Formats: sequence, C-alpha cells, structure tokens
Amino acid sequence: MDIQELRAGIDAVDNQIRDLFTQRMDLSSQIADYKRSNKLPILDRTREREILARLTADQDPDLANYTRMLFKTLFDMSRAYQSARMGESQQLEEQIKSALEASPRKLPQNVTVACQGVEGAYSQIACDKLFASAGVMFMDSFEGVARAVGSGLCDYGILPIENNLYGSVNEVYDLMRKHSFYIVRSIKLRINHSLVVKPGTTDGDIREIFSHEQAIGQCSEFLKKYPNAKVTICENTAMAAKHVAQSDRSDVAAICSAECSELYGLKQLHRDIQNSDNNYTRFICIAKDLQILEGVNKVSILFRVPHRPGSLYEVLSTFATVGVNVSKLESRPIPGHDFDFLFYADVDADCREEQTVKMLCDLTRCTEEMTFLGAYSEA
Ligand SMILES: C=C(O[C@@H]1C=C(C(=O)O)C=C[C@H]1O)C(=O)O
Repeated sequence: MDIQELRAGIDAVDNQIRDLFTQRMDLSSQIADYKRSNKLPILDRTREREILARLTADQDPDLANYTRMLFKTLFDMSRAYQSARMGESQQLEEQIKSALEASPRKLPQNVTVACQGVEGAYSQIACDKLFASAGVMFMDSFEGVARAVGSGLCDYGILPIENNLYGSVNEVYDLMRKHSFYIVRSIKLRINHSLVVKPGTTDGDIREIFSHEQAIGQCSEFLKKYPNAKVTICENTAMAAKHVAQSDRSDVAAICSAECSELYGLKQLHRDIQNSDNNYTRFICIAKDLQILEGVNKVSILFRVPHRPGSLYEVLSTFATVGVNVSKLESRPIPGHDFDFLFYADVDADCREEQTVKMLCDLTRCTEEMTFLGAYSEA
C-alpha cells in the first residue's frame, strides 16, 4: 500500500475518533449533571481503573501501555469538561466575592476559641496575641479543635502548622482534607523552651523528660546532656508541665514555655534550650466559614494533580504567570491511596484582586482536586 492510501485510512479513522470523542464527552457531561444533583465527586478512580483493565486485558502488552496513556489523557479531559460543566470555578469565584462583602474587617473579640492542650499551651499564647478577650476552650487533640469549629461549638480554633527548625505539623495538614474549615489568620510565634522541674529536683535527679515531639526535636542538642533520661512524648508541652507538677516523682522534668512553668508552680532549671534562637512556630486561626479580613496577603490551597509528566509544572506555571511567589509547598500521602499525594501551597497573593481570583479558578481546571483553604494575613 502506498503512503497516500495509508493516510487516507488514518483520516477515516480520525474522523471516527473525533465523532466518538464528541459522543464520549457528551456522555461525560451528562454524568456531571448526575453528579451535581447527587453531590458526588467528579473523580472516580475505581471506575477509571476498571476501564483501563477492561480495555487492556487482551491487548498486546506494548500496545497496552499506549492505550493506558491515551485513556488517562481522555479521563483528564473528561474530568476537566465535567468540572467546567459543574461550574466549580464559578462557585469559587462567587464564594470569594460574597465573603469579601460579608466578612468582618477584623477578628471579632468576644468569641470562643478552641485550643489544643491545657492552660499555658503555646496555642493559647498564640490565641492571646490574636484575641484580646476570647473565651478559650481546651480540646484533647488537634482533631478536637477542628471538630469544635466545624460543629459551631467554637467560633475559631488555633492550630500549629509548622516550625522553622523542625518542619510541618503533619497531623494538622492531614486535618485540612478531612475537615472543612478556612484559615482566617496566621501568626508566627517565637518559641523559647525551658527545662522545668518541681522545686527541689536537680539536674542529677532527672530520669525522665516529658514534652511534645516538636519541642523534643527543637531541643535535640540540649537533650544530649541527659543520655540516661528517658524522653517521653506528650500531646502538648503544657500537658507535659502539668503532668510533672502533679507527679509524685522528683526525677521528672518537662520541656515547655516559661509561662507554663510559672502557671504550674514549676522551676526553670535551664532556659532557652532550643537548638537555635531563631525558633518560630506558625499557628493558623481557623473558622467554619470563609472570612476574608482586611489586609489579606496570603492564600492557601490544597490540590491533587494527575500522575503524568508536567502536571505539577502546570500548577506552578499558573502561579508564575501572574507573578505569584509560592512561600510553601508541602506534599502529604493520601491515606488508603498508594503513592498518591496531596499538595498544600501557601502563596503570596491578594484575594481582593481580580487576577488572584482568576488564578484560583484556573487552578480548579488543571488539578484533579483543589480546595481553597482561605485568604489571610500573617502577624
Ligand atoms: C465520566 C465519569 O467521571 C470521571 C471520568 C471518567 C471517564 O472519563 O471515563 C471516569 C471516572 C471519573 O473519574 C464517571 O464517573 O463515569
């Protein structure tokens, strides 16, 4: 057969592919309508896997790889079509616009704020800096804080998100996907830790040291001076201090703040024991509904991109196109999904600007999943 005939064959096949593609996209769009009415997510990975398995089952293995590539691209396009149909980006735009009109200018003061731990926790110190006269409710866990805000029990919640020496508080990042809340403010707190004991306990007595794992990590150099002491992780530094204060033992110590030491009647045996003086923890203040307060200059999002070359690049280039700096990019594995990751990004952008809203809408189109976590300023 000569090349002209072969190409005529390809043209005929292409016409069929084009018509079948149109038909497929039309069906996909109808599925989008069904999903919208039934509140179902766009992505159905199980269904996609089933399609790939069925189509490649009796194919030559070499060709099966190409079939997989072709259909993964078709799925991407089909989901993008569904998301445009469902108006995800339009919903986001409207949500931001109505929050800009309805939000208070500043954080209201006579409110209830959920903090993890007990009196004296660093979260409470962060809370005191943000709210002059808030009622604080202490929760057992970070998840408890997220739940208290989600259920409306508390107006706001404070959660630690990262430390510049020890890194991210992974549990809090994981909560952002599990619970629905928005970041409305963030605050950077300088952290100075002390080794505290009950009055009378001396360095030579110490056999066990209690603290939160972040504080233990931040004081790892100092802890080398106590090779014989067991290090025990607690939920919170304030809980560690309370535990030491209430213990009958005189061979225990805690790592916590100076404020906490005073609160529980303990003695600071050593101050400023963190590995570096440049030790900061960022806390986020969360609310159930989106609130965009005055002076916002940061935006946080959570997203997932498909497993194909260039998909993360596409997201990053969306930021680059509008000249937006990415101040943090974190990835977290998705529980139950092998080697599937979620990305969390903090970007320096002003949500009151049209181009930021447009950028966020563009992101809903080039990601498989994208959640707007809030627009806020950092103190
Ligand atoms: C069309 C659907 O939505 C998505 C797209 C799919 C496709 O194009 O075949 C399959 C699964 C979903 O991720 C569907 O749920 O069937």
